[in-house]
Amino acid sequence: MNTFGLTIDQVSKEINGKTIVHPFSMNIEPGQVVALCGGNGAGKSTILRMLVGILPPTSGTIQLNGLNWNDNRVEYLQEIGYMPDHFTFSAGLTAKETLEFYASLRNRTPGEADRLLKMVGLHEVRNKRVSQFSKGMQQRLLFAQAILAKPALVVLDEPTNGLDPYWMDAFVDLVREVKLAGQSVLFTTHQLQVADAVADRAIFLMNGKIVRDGSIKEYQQQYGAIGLYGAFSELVNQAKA
Ligand SMILES: Nc1ncnc2c1ncn2[C@@H]1O[C@H](COP(=O)(O)OP(=O)(O)OP(=O)(O)O)[C@@H](O)[C@H]1O
Repeated sequence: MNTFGLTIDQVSKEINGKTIVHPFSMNIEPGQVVALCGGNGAGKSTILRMLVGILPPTSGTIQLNGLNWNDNRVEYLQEIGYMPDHFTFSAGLTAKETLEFYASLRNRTPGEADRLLKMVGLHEVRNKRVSQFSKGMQQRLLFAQAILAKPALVVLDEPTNGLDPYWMDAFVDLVREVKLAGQSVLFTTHQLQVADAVADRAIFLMNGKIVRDGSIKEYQQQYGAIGLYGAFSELVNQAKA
């Protein structure tokens, strides 16, 4: 068996006796970019929170580059960068201080933090307090800390939420750079055009179940120009029928 990449085997999540995520299995190869799509409450964030070690799965196993979620926990988590959907930065710190703090946690140099600030376009405002940042600027800083340590898997929860069109395009370029470095990316999104632009593959989730998993090319071949929108509409209509 190939031990590189992410391997999820029959993972599920129950909370207070309710099944939030039904058992599912999937692999993500090194350098693959995968979008996890679906409506509100489908279970997307819950899946990400299990992968990044915040929530324990109720059943199943997760491995990343041969490292097991349970047995090799410290090493496993070192291979993951995570951008949560909601996060409050320490209000008193500047962007530079914030990223340097994360760099020190990950045994990276302050120079690495500086490079990332340039990459996400925050270098000019690096000495500004993060509490004065707009939502989009905070999103860019969160993205920078997620990719800082060059993890094998970058997990992003609604990364383009709050970004203006310019930064939306910049995000696509940044993810392509991460991909070129051989890192895998898994991100959730409601913005199917972002998935269309940057992902190799899109997975649709409904009521905690994977209802479709395919390459972007497959969706384009089936639905033409409307691509993922076509797939999503069809899945919603099937669920209503
Ligand atoms: N700690 C919890 N306790 C109880 N229910 C929870 C908990 N966390 C999530 N849920 C429920 O699990 C379901 C899936 O939530 P989740 O946040 O994973 O969805 P999502 O697909 O990320 O939604 P959105 O697109 O709105 O962010 C929802 O019905 C939510 O209410």
